[in-house]
Amino acid sequence: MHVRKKEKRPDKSFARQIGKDYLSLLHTYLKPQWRSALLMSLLLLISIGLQMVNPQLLQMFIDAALQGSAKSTLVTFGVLFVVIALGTQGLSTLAIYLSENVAWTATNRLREDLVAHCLSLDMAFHKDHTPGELIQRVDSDVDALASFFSQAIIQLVGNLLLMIGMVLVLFSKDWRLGLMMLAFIILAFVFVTVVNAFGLPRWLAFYAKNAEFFGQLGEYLEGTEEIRGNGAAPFVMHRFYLFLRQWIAVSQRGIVAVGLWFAGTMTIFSLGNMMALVAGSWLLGAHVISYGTVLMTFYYTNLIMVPIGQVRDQLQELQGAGVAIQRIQLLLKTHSLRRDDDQVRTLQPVGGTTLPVPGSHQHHEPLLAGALDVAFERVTFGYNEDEPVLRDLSFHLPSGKILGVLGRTGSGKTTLARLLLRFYEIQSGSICLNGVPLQKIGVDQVRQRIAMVTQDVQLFQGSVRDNLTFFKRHVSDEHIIAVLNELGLGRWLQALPDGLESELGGDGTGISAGEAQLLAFARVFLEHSDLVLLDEASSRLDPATEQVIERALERLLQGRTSIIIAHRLATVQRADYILILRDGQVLEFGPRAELQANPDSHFSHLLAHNLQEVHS
Ligand SMILES: Nc1ncnc2c1ncn2[C@@H]1O[C@H](COP(=O)(O)OP(=O)(O)OP(=O)(O)O)[C@@H](O)[C@H]1O
Repeated sequence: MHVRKKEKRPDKSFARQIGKDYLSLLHTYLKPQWRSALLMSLLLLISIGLQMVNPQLLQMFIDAALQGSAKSTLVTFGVLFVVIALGTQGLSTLAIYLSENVAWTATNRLREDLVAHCLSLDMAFHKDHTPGELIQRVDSDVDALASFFSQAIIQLVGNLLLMIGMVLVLFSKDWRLGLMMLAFIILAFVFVTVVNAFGLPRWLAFYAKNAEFFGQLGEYLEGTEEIRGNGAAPFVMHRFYLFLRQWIAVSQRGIVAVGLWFAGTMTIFSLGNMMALVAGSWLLGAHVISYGTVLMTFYYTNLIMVPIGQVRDQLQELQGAGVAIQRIQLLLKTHSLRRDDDQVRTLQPVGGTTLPVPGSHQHHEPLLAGALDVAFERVTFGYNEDEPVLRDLSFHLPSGKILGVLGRTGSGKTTLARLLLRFYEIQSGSICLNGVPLQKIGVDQVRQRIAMVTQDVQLFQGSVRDNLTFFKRHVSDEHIIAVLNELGLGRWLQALPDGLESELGGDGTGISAGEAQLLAFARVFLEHSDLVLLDEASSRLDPATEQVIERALERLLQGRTSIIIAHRLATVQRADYILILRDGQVLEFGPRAELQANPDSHFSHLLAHNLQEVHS
């Protein structure tokens, strides 16, 4: 039995993997740009290190001025101060430029790999995960990793080194100053840790709720027409109201956590300044240190606010990134449940990352060119393992023939087509094309050879041409125009401002449902597929358009095998064979002419009573 595995929630053992996963992601995505990454790291470290120099120059300048040193010495200190300040800024700007490049290149490749991976997963996966959720994974989760592909780790290390450096410099001036700085840093970190422990979960909950809101909103907006048309607006508003009620509480907690953080930070840093001034003035009074050293100490306590803040942010981001890494890895490790014979699930780098490529090392059997012969042999399948939708289904459709599939709503007609395209994996039995089981053919070949027109036509944001050819540039304009003319869309095309290059909205704006369906037919006409599946494909067409389609179909189906799924008897008049399904089982199968001639057949019963649907 082949059961779809549910994606597991992150567990502890998985969390332990994060470090390893993170390093593996870094390795995979930074390796191709290691030169830029290395240069960026050097620049960052130098710019961080340079921050230590200027306070010391300031100290020398003040002490030299108080001791009445030569003007030229003071000017030298001044010039050096300006040069180093500018140099630090210049280097960090360059480092930021490089790190943005490195981060964008790495995250874009990761996004590409994730999208490719999602597209390779079965329909069952896509039914379980809303588009909003996948967008969150592919975009926001990857965003959360952006700085970790570039500067975050280097900055973290650099900032820690900076703090150690400052403490050492102050120890070298006087051990009490060093101790004071050390105490301040420890205090600041304890504070950061406590506030993080309090604030982070609240902040993350706030963040998660925001994402959930946009996921829901996206779905409602997508379904605006249906929601309004069915009077479901109050229901949707009620759900929003319930959601907002929860959201407000979560937001308040999140915002209070952030507010506490800012107030606390200000307090702790003021405390640092105070400690520096008290210790400095005391040691100055005792003639242990100079004025310059007091100022330098004060400068350092101010300067150290930035690295402590950054280290806090980076640790916090690291936690966020940990969650993102977990989720990205979970997604990458979600395998397609397609089962290829003797398939060992192998991991193979795709575009950079390690992605599962089902059956990638397996030899697939080539299919002979030409119309396909289709055979179902005792096929059982259910979307849930224990609720079979198709049961023990067997039939044989010789190549080049047309099969009309009839059956009540929910009898499994669409499911049958989905199985042929291997959107789902059957639980038992076999489906063969030209006598070769689907598992041995390979999903790419299967989908190349089979074309399907469904009830729901999906158009994409893009030109008419791209929508028809799926971005294949080699299809000639003449060919596309001829097909559109044949489908009666010639006038529609002429009315478009830029002909084939006119843009279509992804949501099908500016085009009627019938026209969209005709475009879907045109797609199939432009493909050279050997098995055509038409699923209620003419349901949205008016009788006149349907006639155009009928004539066009005559030509389209020539030399191909076809399966026409229909509620209406008229739709299957051209069929050579008829399959009637009831509750996922074959109620009747045979040559149409024979069934029609047999007064006892279900088909002839339907014809005699001119039933639109099979009420058997
Ligand atoms: N993605 C899915 N997940 C779970 N169950 C599903 C899914 N798609 C369909 N089903 C169920 O499988 C059964 C068969 O559905 P199918 O769409 O194949 O029927 P159909 O004969 O094509 O119906 P219709 O004529 O209404 O299109 C139905 O009971 C349906 O509820």
